[in-house]
Amino acid sequence: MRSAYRVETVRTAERELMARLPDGALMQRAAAGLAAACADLLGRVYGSRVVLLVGSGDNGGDTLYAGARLAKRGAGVTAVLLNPDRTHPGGLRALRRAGGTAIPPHRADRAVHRADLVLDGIVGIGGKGGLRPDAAPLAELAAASRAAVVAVDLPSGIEPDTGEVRGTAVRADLTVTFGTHKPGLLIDPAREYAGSVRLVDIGLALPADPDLQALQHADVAALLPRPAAESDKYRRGVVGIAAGSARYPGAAVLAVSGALRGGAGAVRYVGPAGDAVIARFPETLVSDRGPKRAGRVQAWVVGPGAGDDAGPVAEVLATDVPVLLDADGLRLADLDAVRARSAPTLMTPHAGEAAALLGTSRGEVEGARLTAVRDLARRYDATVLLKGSTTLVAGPDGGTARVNPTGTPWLATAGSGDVLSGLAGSLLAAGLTALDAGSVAAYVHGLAGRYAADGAPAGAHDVAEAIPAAWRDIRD
Ligand SMILES: NC(=O)C1=CN([C@@H]2O[C@H](COP(=O)(O)OP(=O)(O)OC[C@H]3O[C@@H](n4cnc5c(N)ncnc54)[C@H](OP(=O)(O)O)[C@@H]3O)[C@@H](O)[C@H]2O)[C@@H](O)CC1
Ligand SMILES: [K+]
Repeated sequence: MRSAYRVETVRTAERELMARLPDGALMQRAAAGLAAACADLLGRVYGSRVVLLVGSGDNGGDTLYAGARLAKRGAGVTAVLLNPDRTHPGGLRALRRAGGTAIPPHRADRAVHRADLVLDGIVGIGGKGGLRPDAAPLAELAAASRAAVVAVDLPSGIEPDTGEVRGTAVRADLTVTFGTHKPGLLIDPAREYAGSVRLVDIGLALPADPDLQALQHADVAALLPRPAAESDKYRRGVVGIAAGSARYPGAAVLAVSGALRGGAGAVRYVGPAGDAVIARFPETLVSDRGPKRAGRVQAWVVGPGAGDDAGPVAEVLATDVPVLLDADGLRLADLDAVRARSAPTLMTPHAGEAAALLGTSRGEVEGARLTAVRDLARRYDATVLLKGSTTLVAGPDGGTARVNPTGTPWLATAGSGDVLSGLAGSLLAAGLTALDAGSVAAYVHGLAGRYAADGAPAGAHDVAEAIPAAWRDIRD
């Protein structure tokens, strides 16, 4: 499990730890980890040219102490001081003592241009908003140079708590972050600015529940349903799929294809695309008599390719089993009917659908995904899985949200969402909570997308067919 905590929580943990340690000890831990990561990146420290971009906070302090360590190992280190009068005094002294030099921003051009490595210590968790006008040109200089860029704690200019980028920010190849991941390092658009992320343990004691977590292979393996010796189809879970229309029969086929590979014991299909479903998947139990009279299920998926028929959506929402609401179903669902449900509801919008539900624009949702997914979850009193370049899942209680680490741009293909909804519905039927079903489905689906594509375009049905291979990979 990879965990991320918001700034306020990090600050509290830092205060508690600092009270028990000698002055400056934490900063030394951070600087030592940072210098080690830089040395790994450089390969050979001796003779390398390193430029430090130094703001006036402790983020600049970390950077100066790390620069001093590199200078002691023979690097030529130059610090660009954004605000010479307010530079961390101890850090600057240490750098000078180790043979490093300091210059003002107007002389940064040449140094950055010739550097092998640039450290971004402009601002860390103390920053708000995009970079200020005096700092922004330094980010641009770093981006234009051939040097590797290492962000200290986080790329300056991103919002640590949300992953928003509200102006100019530093683009890093590597981010060395201290104590814990920050949510912004795991969520686009900021995630893209961070490059790869290396965590340096500085001994912070953090609360049990993070703000955001990313499941890893072992976590997902522990959550995947596993049939017991005397399982029958009902014990494994039956998932009902109310999807497809005369116009969009393919959505039904794809949702069923995901559901069949998601661990439920049987898949019941209800809707007008029964013939297409049976032709492809003869093991499906098909009915055209509406969800209410379809027989027993442990979870419903409603909405993919449903067109404009609100009837099945209302019927499904009135049941007392978990419901996954996707695509057209999101538009057709009545807000009060969703809020009134006693069993869990999992909504799976993409950014455009989320924007329509929130009455905002797609760009707003994509720029502030965590805020959007949490807003939707609260508004509908439901668990929400927001699809996209960073898929997020959040519950209605505002607790720990999940971010999916396996996503791939190859999944941006027609019908891929239908496969995901079937897969997640199947996991709901197998008994996973809405948060687990959503995040496990996103994880497996992302991995299946990678397998299916393997460097070349693939269709949504290929993604469904790759689910068993992804599942085995996680299990093994
Ligand atoms: N605490 C600890 O135990 C440990 C903390 N550690 C380190 O401390 C860091 C936090 O340090 P911090 O609190 O000093 O804040 P920091 O991120 O340096 O920023 C403040 C400065 O930025 C400026 N500024 C603000 N916004 C800006 C913008 N948009 N664009 C440009 N500038 C902007 C702001 O200016 P001002 O408003 O004062 O004029 C102020 O000068 C943390 O990220 C980690 O690296 C590690 O050593 C481990 C132990
Ligand atoms: K930084």
